[in-house]
Amino acid sequence: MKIALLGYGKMGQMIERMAMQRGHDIVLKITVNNLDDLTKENLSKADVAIDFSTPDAVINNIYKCFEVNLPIVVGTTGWYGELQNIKNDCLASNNTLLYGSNFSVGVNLFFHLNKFLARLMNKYPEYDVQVEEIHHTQKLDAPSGTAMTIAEGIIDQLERKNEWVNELIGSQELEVVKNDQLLIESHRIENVPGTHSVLYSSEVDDIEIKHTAHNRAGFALGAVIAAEWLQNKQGFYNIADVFNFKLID
Ligand SMILES: NC(=O)C1=CN([C@@H]2O[C@H](COP(=O)(O)OP(=O)(O)OC[C@H]3O[C@@H](n4cnc5c(N)ncnc54)[C@H](O)[C@@H]3O)[C@@H](O)[C@H]2O)C=CC1
Ligand SMILES: O=C(O)C1=N[C@H](C(=O)O)C[C@H](O)C1
Repeated sequence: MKIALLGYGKMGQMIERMAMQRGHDIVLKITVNNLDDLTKENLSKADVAIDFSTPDAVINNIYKCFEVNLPIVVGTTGWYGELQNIKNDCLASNNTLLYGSNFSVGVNLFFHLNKFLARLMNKYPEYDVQVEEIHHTQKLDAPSGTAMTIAEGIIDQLERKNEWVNELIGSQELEVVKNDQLLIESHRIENVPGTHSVLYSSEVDDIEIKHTAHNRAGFALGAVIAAEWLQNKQGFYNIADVFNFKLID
């Protein structure tokens, strides 16, 4: 495949290495320093675009790909308020987009385990639950997209939680967290690639599930696999469609 990389920072560079190892060619690399190269002509040279840019840049990048009917894999987080509009526009214009808050197989297994545990916990109201995420200090969005997916999985399965609220530790503290709200605590610590935990706590014990990324290789490999999977498909997809685990809906 010929790949256009929209965003060539920590993730874009790692995706380039993974893609080349799997026999693909990188035909375009866009950073904040060469935005003039993001032209229809240059995009048309690619079979697929992979976007790991910034929350401010990603929407424009998606529409640039739609203009030339170039399938796009979106790893960038922090834009999900626009998800429904983008989905409508993608489908209405017969375009192709696959997105995911986290492309690693480990986190996608974790998403599944999280939903399964949340469903079990309906019978055990003595446990309260919260989500914690830790990322490097350059991260622009909070909570992480992964933590949002985890929280949505819990809210979907656990009847006593209806919405999530976020507290970025070190900024303004939340005053109250209501019983039906699920707290996501965000921590920013130098050089942490991404750690997510779900903690159920009762008077007598705790149950915790945790995913720790040791580096960014799992995210990058998942993004390339997603781009390969997208070849010859049309429509709007999530990374869950690629892994397609079946234990729970
Ligand atoms: N879905 C997943 O599995 C993962 C998602 N991410 C997300 O990917 C995004 C990028 O992460 P990093 O590579 O760590 O960030 P980074 O800050 O290292 O790189 C961002 C890149 O985007 C470029 N950029 C800025 N404006 C742009 C524009 N208008 N068009 C194209 N490129 C532009 C920057 O020049 C830079 O090359 C973040 O939103 C992060 O949350 C990160 C890791 C895994
Ligand atoms: O910004 C990051 O680095 C990461 N972002 C994604 C997120 O917001 O969940 C995925 C991963 O945790 C790394």
